[in-house]
Amino acid sequence: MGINVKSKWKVAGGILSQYEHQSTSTKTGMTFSVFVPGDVPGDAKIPGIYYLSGLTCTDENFCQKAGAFSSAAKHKVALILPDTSPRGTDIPGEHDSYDFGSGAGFYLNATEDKWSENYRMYDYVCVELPKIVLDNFPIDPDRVSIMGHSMGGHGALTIAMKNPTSYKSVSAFAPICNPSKCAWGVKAFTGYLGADESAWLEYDAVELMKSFGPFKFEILLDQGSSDNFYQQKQLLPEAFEQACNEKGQVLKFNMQAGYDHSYYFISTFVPDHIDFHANFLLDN
Ligand SMILES: N[C@@H](CCC(=O)N[C@@H](CSC=O)C(=O)NCC(=O)O)C(=O)O
Repeated sequence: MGINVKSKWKVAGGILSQYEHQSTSTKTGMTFSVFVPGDVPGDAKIPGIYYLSGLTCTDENFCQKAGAFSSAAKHKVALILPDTSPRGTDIPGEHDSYDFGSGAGFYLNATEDKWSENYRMYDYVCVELPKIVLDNFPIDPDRVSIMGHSMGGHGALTIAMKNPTSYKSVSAFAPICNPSKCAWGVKAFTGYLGADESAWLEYDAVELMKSFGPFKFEILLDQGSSDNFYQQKQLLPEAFEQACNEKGQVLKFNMQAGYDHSYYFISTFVPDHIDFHANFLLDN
């Protein structure tokens, strides 16, 4: 199925475009954005980094607030920005809270009846969208990395660990690391996957690391020490650090003093994350 351009902007010498299309995974219309740096020669293929956003976001939060395009342009790396849930549906309860339903797809395939028809963000992000991206943009399928923030950090970590040959490197800003053990995750997993906690494990970064680690790719994780969600124990990065240590996984975990959960934190460290990915995506 085709994609239609909604908007197009020149930024950092490249082009940021927003597209809408009909998704076969979610059976709804979906929107995503792609940044392609300038000066890409003729038929050259460039690396791409997926960025998965957090609760309440669309593809636009990162585009407008992260200030990432100059770093991506510097390395000639494309950025792919999916939305965070199906849109245009009106399932009872779908729009009632910020942490479940619309804007809160948790990058999983729901199995509970009410949600399973449309809430298939795992398939959307790691199967459907990559095909669309490769068909429409000059991106090298063998040089792809993934990063994300909060719920999107959970998405980036779990999707990479469930598809360990698909991504060259993984990074996360303040990810939800152990969703089976925090209020956000318990609410989402109960709603989308049901009460049987054994079904939750395949979408829990700590559990995936314990079961399948270590992975060949390196992981970068930044966490702000003044992040209210970290202090409320929604994120639990220490549990992920411990699982990585036990398994011998290469992880660079930075506790960043005084930073919160916002895009001010992301915009401060996004150049470091893009430099990190560029290390694995480019011949240096
Ligand atoms: N109560 C807040 C919570 C929403 C929020 O903080 N969302 C974060 C991600 S949190 C984890 O996934 C976010 O990225 N917000 C968008 C932004 O541009 O800052 C609320 O309802 O706003």
